[in-house]
Amino acid sequence: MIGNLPLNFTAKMEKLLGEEFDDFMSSYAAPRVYGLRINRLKLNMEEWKGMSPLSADVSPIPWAEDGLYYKEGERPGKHPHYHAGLYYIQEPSAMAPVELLDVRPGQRVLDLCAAPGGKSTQIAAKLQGGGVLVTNDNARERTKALAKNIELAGVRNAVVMNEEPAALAPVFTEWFDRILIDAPCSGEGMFRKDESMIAEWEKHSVERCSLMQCDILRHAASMLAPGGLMVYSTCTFSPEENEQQIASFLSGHTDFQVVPIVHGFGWNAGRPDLIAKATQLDGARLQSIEGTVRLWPHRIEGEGHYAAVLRRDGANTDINHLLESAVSEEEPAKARHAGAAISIRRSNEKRYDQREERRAAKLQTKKEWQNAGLKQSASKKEYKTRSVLDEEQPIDLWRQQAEHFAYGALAWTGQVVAYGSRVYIQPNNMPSLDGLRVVRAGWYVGEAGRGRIEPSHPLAMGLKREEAVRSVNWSSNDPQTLRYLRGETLFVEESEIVIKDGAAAKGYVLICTDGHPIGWGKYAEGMIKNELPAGWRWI
Ligand SMILES: C[S@@+](CC[C@H](N)C(=O)[O-])C[C@H]1O[C@@H](n2cnc3c(N)ncnc32)[C@H](O)[C@@H]1O
Repeated sequence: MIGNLPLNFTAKMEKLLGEEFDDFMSSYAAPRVYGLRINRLKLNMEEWKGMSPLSADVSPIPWAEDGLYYKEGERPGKHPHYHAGLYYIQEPSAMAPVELLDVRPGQRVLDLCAAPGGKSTQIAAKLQGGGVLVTNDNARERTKALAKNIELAGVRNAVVMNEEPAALAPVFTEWFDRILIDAPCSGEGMFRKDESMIAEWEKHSVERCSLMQCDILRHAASMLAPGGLMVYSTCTFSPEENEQQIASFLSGHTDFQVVPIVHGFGWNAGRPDLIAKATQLDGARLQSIEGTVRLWPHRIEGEGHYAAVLRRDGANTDINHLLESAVSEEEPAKARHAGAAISIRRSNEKRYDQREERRAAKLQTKKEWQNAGLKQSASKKEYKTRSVLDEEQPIDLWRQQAEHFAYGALAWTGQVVAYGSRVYIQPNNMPSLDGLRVVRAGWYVGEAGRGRIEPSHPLAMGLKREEAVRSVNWSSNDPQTLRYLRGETLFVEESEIVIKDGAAAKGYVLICTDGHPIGWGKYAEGMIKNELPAGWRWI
């Protein structure tokens, strides 16, 4: 490994680390460490420990509330609990930035460079379903993994976007309480974990990354509410992408201050001495960069990271949009913060439908259109709706049929919206997303077709077992669980299915393992037809 490191990289590190350089280099010969994070949207640490075979040999990651080291050789990705979204496999130092973001239920949070979604799922767990997570990545292919991870984790209050920060900025001006910029970077901290990153390093030169980061930071700043917090992080060691980037940002944004991080857990202070003299920053502000943090692989058990917490001047926005939710319909001015108001459309429904259609007509992600039951006009290269959808009224169908498979569905917080044939529950009080590339407009709950709603896989993953009209539960080592995850048809006794009072046995059944959903099946006459989508199966 050490022999593969580029010489210009090691020379730079030697200059940067001085006496510590040898320790740093030895870290490349040390065994890798592995981390996972328990998904609090589904269960807590104690519950997980009580049921997981992995729990015998894990230890806490000191800076991450729900983080655990697990041993090499374990394969947590190959366990039914992974398919139930009970944890996310995440590099330990990558868990630090969200811990620093101080996310609380009810806040509006933006994860601007989010794919594949490790930190977004961590943010969602901290929001506990209250507030909004807007999770974005500008790489279209990568947003597929992002959406899947959000859905696997059972997140109900996220909107997944595929946009440039410049396109989001005018829509979300001063809108967010918290913003995470886990910036694209030269990835020097990934060399040990993934040797292919060494080749990437030359391509994604430090200079090129710094320019991108500067642009992303500038747009992010305009979306942060006064008093809000922003965390900037990278998995690289180069000062140009870390301290220097923050210094340049501070010199252009006098209304932002560094919030000093406590340097515990073997974390090191940021290095103002590495900042180019040309940066226009006065003594105290320059020195404040010591309050940022470097996670070095020879000081901690993790691959390494850099993080800075920045606060925008203004009233302390410990805004809890949940607590401000008791807004009556007579008080529209206050409705902006009405996080928990149920706003399924009541009036102006026709007008709303037309607006949704116009909104749908602007969707640009072809895949999303295809998934949504829409087709591309070959001649004009524009997207248009299938006329049959106009008759089917997806939102009305949802409202009529949701409670056939998900108990209390009409009481869930959020606004029911349809993009084409797909129905979503969108967090309340979002600004219009017209003209933006929307990958998921909210919690994707079902799809309309032939006069009925098919419940979606993300709906299953976001439900609690007790919210399902019908459910069946097998332990994670029951062969039925594996059969289901492989996409097989299941043969069951009707008595195994728990059915809400008054409901028929025939219909959609939430399939659970150790009490947690893994997907839908359709029960009739002793047989469960497997509804697990092909892309979600165990292979
Ligand atoms: C370090 S990765 C993010 C990892 C992610 N936060 C996680 O925890 O799983 C950086 C991401 O930034 C995205 N990216 C690059 N340039 C961007 C831009 N201008 N706007 C938004 N995202 C960008 C990349 O596609 C990449 O997915």
